[in-house]
Amino acid sequence: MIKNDLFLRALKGEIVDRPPVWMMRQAGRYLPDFMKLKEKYDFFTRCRTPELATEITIMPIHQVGPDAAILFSDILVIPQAMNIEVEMRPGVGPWLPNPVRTSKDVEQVIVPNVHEELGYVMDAIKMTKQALNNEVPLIGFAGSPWTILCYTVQGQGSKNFDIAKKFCFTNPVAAHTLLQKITDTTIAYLKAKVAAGVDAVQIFDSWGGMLSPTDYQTFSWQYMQQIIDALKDETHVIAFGKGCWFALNEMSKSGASALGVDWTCSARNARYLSGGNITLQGNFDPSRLYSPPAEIKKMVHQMIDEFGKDKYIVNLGHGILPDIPVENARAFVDAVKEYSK
Ligand SMILES: Cc1c2[nH]c(c1CCC(=O)O)Cc1[nH]c(c(CCC(=O)O)c1C)Cc1[nH]c(c(CCC(=O)O)c1C)Cc1[nH]c(c(C)c1CCC(=O)O)C2
Repeated sequence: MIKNDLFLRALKGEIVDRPPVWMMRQAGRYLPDFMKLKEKYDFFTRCRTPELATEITIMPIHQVGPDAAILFSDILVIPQAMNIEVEMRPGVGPWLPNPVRTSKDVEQVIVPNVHEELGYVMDAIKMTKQALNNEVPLIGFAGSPWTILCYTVQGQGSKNFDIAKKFCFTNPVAAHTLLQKITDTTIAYLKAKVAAGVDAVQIFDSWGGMLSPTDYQTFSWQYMQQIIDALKDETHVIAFGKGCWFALNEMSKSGASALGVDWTCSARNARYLSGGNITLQGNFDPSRLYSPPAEIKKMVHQMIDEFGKDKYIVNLGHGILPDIPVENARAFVDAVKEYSK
């Protein structure tokens, strides 16, 4: 049904002529047309208005040409729906005026009816699916419970999420209660997204790498596994843990269709750790898109040679940076389309 189904075929592990490509944060700030909309509407207005979310989601499809679209939204709509105030401050990023810091705060956090609180996301998915006209698949996403906890407790972005870690290690009972509430909300949310029409979902564990391998199991992975268990029979799940190469082996047995890898892990090591059989996604250093287009293309071809063209989805190792020239993003995508072996 979907005309370009390369991405879905790679998720199924099928043999392909070339791997599919998309970029994390591809619907964003490096696109001049996105910046024009940003001047007119604040961040959560863009998320909550299906027409705007649709327009932004489709922008990179027409202007850069990846093989999959990812819905324009944010992982922080989940804490918002759970009764935690979240602002997006220009120049600061996420800002939570009342972070969750005590057992009592955790009690106040609700597990919402996602259809009521996040219906605007489902509307955006339906509208985007129509606008995409089955050209490419649409990816839905959520943050991992641990990554969401990081923001809800820290109250803003951080280099080390020290306050979030302190909360977990001094009040583990409250931390686990919060993580379970986030997990329950996320499962209902992703199921609603699948029902609304997304073709796959990605779980972003952007701050998993802040934890030791042992704490990763306790505070992050067991909750991601719950989400994968709940979703894997309905859709393809991609698990992306930034800095979580140490967990690739366990992740490979989780029922996820693919695993995201960042640029600090070599293709060879990622294949070895994940057992050599599961689809991998990544892992171009986002800063490498500053290189001239010819060099980007050479490096992309080398990366595909290293991962192998099958069971592989070309992507960056994390989100695209705001000041990357559009033509460099295009060179990245074109390099994959020009690949032949
Ligand atoms: C940690 C995280 C967040 N949001 C997200 C993550 C996980 C991925 C990652 O680690 O990058 C996920 C996200 N955020 C956004 C998307 C849209 C889809 C896409 O193009 O990938 C996705 C998938 C839009 C956005 N989310 C945000 C913007 C930029 C702000 C704006 O446009 O006003 C966009 C396009 C804001 C945001 N949202 C968040 C931060 C830290 C910030 C501010 C810093 C920044 O600007 O990157 C939280």
